[in-house]
Amino acid sequence: MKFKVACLQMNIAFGNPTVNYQSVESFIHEACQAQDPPDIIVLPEMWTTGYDLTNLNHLADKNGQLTIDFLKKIALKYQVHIVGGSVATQANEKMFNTMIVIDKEGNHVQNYSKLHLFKLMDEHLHLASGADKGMFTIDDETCAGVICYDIRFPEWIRGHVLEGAKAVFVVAEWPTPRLDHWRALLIARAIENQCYIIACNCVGSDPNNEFAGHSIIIDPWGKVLAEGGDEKEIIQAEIDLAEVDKIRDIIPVFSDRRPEYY
Ligand SMILES: O=C(O)CCC(=O)C(=O)O
Repeated sequence: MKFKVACLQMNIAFGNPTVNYQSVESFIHEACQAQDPPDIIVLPEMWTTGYDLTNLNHLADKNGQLTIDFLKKIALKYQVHIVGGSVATQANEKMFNTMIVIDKEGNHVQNYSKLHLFKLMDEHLHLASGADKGMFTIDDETCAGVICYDIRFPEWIRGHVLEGAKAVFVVAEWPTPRLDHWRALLIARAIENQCYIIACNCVGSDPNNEFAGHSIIIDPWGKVLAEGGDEKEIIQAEIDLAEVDKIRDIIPVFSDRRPEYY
């Protein structure tokens, strides 16, 4: 199956969900008014608040409900699937960094709370780690979602691919000083797993970080299909999941695995 995917590389207003909901609504409107509108829209990590971690007590979205309702309305209006980045959520007195996926019929498909918390940005001091995999289906195709630092754990993403994911969606607030890691890790994840990688980062800065942009869509051969710069923009490409099987026939990495030795 083919999908047109679009990453909305936004500049997140630090600690200001109201502004961010408005920006996302108008950004999605812009993407969907284009001549060639996307089938799937991807947002970045923590897009309602940014890394305003010390204020999560009043900023986090209770059970993600505000964001779920907001994205459902937009998905239905534009008939578009939304891999809704991630947002700070609160559940049972704990805070999480949670990806929300909504399909184009407005169904809430999946939540995934970030498993690997990033100590360099103090996530472990404010957030709890998730405990589930971010597997979901879009139009019956198996996909996976991971969040930012997760891409440094190849065994995590390999697990998703072994469970059938042909497209891995990555949402991030990846800082500029490690832009070269971002690109190298994502291209490696695509090549080693022979899958599509659709990675949405943000731009701009907060009091502690500058964010790298360079959202990127990579095919299962490791070829970059689209890549952003360091400004607010929409990047878009068509992915054809049949390509995954073709590449796996040429270099049969999955049937050549020797898991009994790993
Ligand atoms: O791994 C990195 O260098 C960046 C990770 C990160 O920014 C995050 O997980 O939020």
